[in-house]
Amino acid sequence: MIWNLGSINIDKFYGVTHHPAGGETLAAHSFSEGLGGKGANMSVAVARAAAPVSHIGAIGREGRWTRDRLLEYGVDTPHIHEIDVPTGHANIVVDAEGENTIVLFQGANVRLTESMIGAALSEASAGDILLMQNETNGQEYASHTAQKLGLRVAYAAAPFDADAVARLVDRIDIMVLNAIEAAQLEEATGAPLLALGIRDVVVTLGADGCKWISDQGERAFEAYPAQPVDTTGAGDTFTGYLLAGLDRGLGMEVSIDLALKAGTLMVMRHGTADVIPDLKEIQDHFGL
Ligand SMILES: Nc1ncnc2c1ncn2[C@@H]1O[C@H](COP(=O)(O)OP(=O)(O)OP(=O)(O)O)[C@@H](O)[C@H]1O
Repeated sequence: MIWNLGSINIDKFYGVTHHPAGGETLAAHSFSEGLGGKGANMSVAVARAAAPVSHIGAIGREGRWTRDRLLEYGVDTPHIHEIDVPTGHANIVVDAEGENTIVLFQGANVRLTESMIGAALSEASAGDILLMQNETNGQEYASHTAQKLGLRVAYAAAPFDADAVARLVDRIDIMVLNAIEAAQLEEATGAPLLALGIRDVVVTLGADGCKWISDQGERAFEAYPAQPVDTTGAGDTFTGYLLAGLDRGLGMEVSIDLALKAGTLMVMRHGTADVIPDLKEIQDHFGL
């Protein structure tokens, strides 16, 4: 079982001809909204990869539909709390060139309490995985509790925050980060990733695949060929698939291979949580 302490956002997309200047009021020519947030994306990816996942998070009342959507996708939702704070949301303004600006309100995502997290993890079993990113509060308490209970602790260090990593690093068993985050981390610590003492570190490298760093050394995995149309959510999909594989006992190599395949399909699609491929789509695409 994967316990995902993660953000749930409402992504609101506004299409505009140009970005408004200071003081300008501009009518958008299109609007759409969807489920987003790294946490929600990863929960959906885990469920699509056929592993059990329970999301630990918080939303406001107007965001009830996000919990319903996660449930529809096969995510367990009893630990998604409805509180008196607006659901996290991102106002994403996209101009005619596809350039975007984003205003993010973290809202309920950063109002988790220790009792919410503790109640969820009290249902976990040794060997389960706690997954965390950097878009909620509560990572220190969660990782500490999880470690005491014998869970494996997985951390996607995004959005990157050197202080957060420094506080958590002793309790992380599996870390997933992209190339930029890996460089930021090495710069912040002044040491190579291997020196952090984390058992398994996986760095995603976009079109170049990924590398896995462990006490066995460093191993490179090539990406599968793709014609990318939208890379949003590829990293979250990769991480969800990787951890689902590990939770299902598939081992690191097989899990990485599945994650690469899922990432490949994801970059060929527009959208995020709502279009994360399931195992059957992966089997069909790769002729498995
Ligand atoms: N151009 C590409 N061709 C094939 N696969 C890709 C491509 N870009 C990304 N991927 C797949 O997606 C995975 C994650 O991509 P990347 O390293 O860009 O993560 P990220 O920066 O976290 O992504 P995101 O844009 O979602 O934040 C890669 O490891 C790979 O499997």
